[in-house]
Amino acid sequence: MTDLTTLLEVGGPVAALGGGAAYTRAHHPGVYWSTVGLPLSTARLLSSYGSVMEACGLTVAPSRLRALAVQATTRREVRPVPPRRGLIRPTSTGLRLCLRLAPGQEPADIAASAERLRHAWGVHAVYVTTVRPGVVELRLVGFDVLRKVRMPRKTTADFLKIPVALREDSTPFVRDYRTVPHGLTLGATLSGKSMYLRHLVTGLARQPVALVGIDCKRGVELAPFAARLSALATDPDQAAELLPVLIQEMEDRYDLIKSRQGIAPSTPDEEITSDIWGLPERERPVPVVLLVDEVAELFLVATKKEEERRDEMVTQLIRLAQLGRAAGIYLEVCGQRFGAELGKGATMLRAQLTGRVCHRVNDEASSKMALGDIAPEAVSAACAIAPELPGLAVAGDTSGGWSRIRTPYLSLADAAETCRASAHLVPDLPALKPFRHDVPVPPPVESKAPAVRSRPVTD
Ligand SMILES: Nc1ncnc2c1ncn2[C@@H]1O[C@H](COP(=O)(O)OP(=O)(O)OP(=O)(O)O)[C@@H](O)[C@H]1O
Repeated sequence: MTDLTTLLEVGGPVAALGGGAAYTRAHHPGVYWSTVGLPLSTARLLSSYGSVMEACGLTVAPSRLRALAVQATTRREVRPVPPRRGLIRPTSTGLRLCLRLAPGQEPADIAASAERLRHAWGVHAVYVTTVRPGVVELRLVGFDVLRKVRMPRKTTADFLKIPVALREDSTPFVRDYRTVPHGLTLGATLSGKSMYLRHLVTGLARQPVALVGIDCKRGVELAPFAARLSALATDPDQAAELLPVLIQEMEDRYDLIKSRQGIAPSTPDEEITSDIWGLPERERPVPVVLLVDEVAELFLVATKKEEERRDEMVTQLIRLAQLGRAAGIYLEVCGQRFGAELGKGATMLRAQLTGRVCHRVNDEASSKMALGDIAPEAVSAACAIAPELPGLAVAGDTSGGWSRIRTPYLSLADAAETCRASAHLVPDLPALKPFRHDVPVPPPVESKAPAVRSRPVTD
């Protein structure tokens, strides 16, 4: 006899059936096929809502007033009360509905029953998020959206907010530099790090942002985007020249902020709490995003002289990570591993990189480097990523939250073309000119979609 529990196991046959099970609203209004082959319709959810909630232990005893009213008006038995349900809204991947928690319930109670709800309604997954105190949103996803990633149609990039991937609950994963200034992306070879970086570069390329690259793999990953990069270093020697220029740029920006605030130039940088976003728009320097691909190459040394250079570069990176945010300088560091074995300062630099994305890794130690200080469950989730799904990753932040994400496919040719087409947006930063690669670029064409403009910031 078939073991039904095994059939419904997440990541087992269910996940395998997930691809291609998508049903769109146009095909069948309000009906979505789950991966176990049962149609989940609004009507079915409506009719089974009360009994499913009761069976999953999500009901509470009715208030005395309600019990009296029921007894007085009907002869029915007084039933326990489920959380009050809001409107059921269909999405391209399933259904959404809000629940008002019954007195005595907390979001964790609903989240703890998510697996039971998933089976009761026969859907691929149920996600619970808190909307506001007392209200949670249930997101029922009918199939494995990470098998064949399609970003939601309404997803658009905002200034310094780049939707790079899709979360498993079918919401976009947005790399937001204003909220999480520095990020670390780890993954074994062929795990999809470059694809992640490709999406970041193409997203930022259309915005008034300076992109600076350090790619010590001789530039094989970032050189195709050279037309849009303000500076590119392709070996540790060039990186050693580029980093002091960025430090100088950061210090100049601090001086600019100080001069606007009327603070004496001798005030130590660390004591200035404001940032470039407080400057008037016409005086505000453009943000700089420093992309470092294969960070271990910067740390590797063979001779004593190289060791000194390495220590200097690590210190400079740590300074950029510590002070860069206020000056509008953000770090995006990628690598296969990032542990103490890389040398002095490695763990200190890692601690400064708040945003964490961990692709498939070869051992648990590597995923611990990325996610160990975020959540132990995230480490196990990263270790379970299969090689057949490149681009799949676990993304976390230091608030302890994490989710599985996957980038959509984007060819290198398309990404390079986007960079060439937006080459005219390279900001004027004279200090970085010596590091700019000469790439013949076509004249700017009138784009229908205007580039995202920097907006005055009010927060
Ligand atoms: N989201 C994705 N969907 C489909 N294919 C992907 C995805 N991400 C990556 N790939 C494919 O997987 C392969 C490896 O991806 P990628 O080059 O990004 O890995 P990497 O981690 O940068 O590897 P390396 O460190 O060796 O450069 C490529 O052929 C790429 O096209």
